[in-house]
Amino acid sequence: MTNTAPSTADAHSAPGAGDFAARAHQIAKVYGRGDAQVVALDSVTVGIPRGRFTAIMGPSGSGKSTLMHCMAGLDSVDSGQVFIGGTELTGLKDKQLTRLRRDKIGFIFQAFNLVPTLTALENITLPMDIAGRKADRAWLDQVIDTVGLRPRLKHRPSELSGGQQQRVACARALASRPEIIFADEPTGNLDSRSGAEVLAFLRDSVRRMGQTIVMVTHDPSAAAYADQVLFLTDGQIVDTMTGPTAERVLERMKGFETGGRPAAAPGAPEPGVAAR
Ligand SMILES: Nc1ncnc2c1ncn2[C@@H]1O[C@H](COP(=O)(O)OP(=O)(O)OP(=O)(O)O)[C@@H](O)[C@H]1O
Repeated sequence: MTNTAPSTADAHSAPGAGDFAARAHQIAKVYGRGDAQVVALDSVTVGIPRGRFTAIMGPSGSGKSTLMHCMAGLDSVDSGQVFIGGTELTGLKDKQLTRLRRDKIGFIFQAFNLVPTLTALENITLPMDIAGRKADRAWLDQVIDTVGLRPRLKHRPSELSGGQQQRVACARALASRPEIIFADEPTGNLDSRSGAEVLAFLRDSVRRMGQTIVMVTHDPSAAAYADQVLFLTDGQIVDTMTGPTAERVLERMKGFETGGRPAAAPGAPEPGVAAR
C-alpha cells in the first residue's frame, strides 16, 4: 500500500492544519498525586492524517483511551495543545467545546449507545435533530446504503443484531460528515463476523467517502484494516506502522509484552516515525 498521507512525524514541523484532521502537540496527562501518580500521556505529539484510517494500539494501561479522549475533547490535558482541523480545542470553554464536538467529531463506542425507543433511522439522525440541523438527504442515503441498513430503517435497536446496531451507530457518526470519527473498541462487543463487517464498512467510509477515522483497539486483525497503526507504551508513541497486517501488528505487540520498546521488526517501514 502506498502512503501519500503526511507522516505523523510531520505534526511537529507543520503547524498548519491542512493535512491533519486532528493534531496533538506535546500533550501530557497525569492522574493522581504522590505515590498514586500515573503519567497517562507523556508529551505526545501526533498528527492524524485527513482521509485515513488510523488505529491506536498498545498494552493495557499504555494510554490509548486517554489519548483518544484528550484528542476528542472528552477529557482535558494538563499541558500541550490539541487541534481539530484548524481549531484549537485546548482552552475552549465548555459550551464551545460541546459545540465543536457536536459539529466536527463523530463517536463510536464499544457499547452501541442507541436510544431504544427510536427507530434505526431516528437514531441515525438524532444528533442532527438535536442540533436543529437538516440532514443532507443524498449523503444520508449514501451512508445508509454503505452500511447496508436500508431494509432495517424502521426497526428499533432491540429488533436488530449487535452488528446491525453497531452499524446504526457508525451511520449516526457519519451522518453529519464530521471532520473526524473517534472509535473506541468498536468491535469489542461483536462476534468476529459482525466485527469484520463493521471494520470493512469503516474502511470503506474512509476509502470511498474520504472520512477520517481513529480507532483504539486491542485486536491486531482489527488494526490491519487501518492505513497506519500508532503504538503507545507508557504514555508515549513509540512506533508507527503503515500498511499493517495482523501478523506484523501481532509481532510488534509481542515486543511490548516482553517489556520496553520493541526492537524494529525486519521490514518495518518506519520505526519510531511518530513525532516526539
Ligand atoms: N480516571 C483515572 N484516574 C486515575 N488513573 C487513570 C484514570 N484513567 C486512566 N488512568 C490510568 O492512566 C493510564 C492509562 O490509562 P488508559 O485507560 O488510557 O490506558 P489504555 O491503554 O486505554 O488501557 P486499556 O487497554 O486497558 O483500556 C493507566 O495506568 C490507567 O490506570
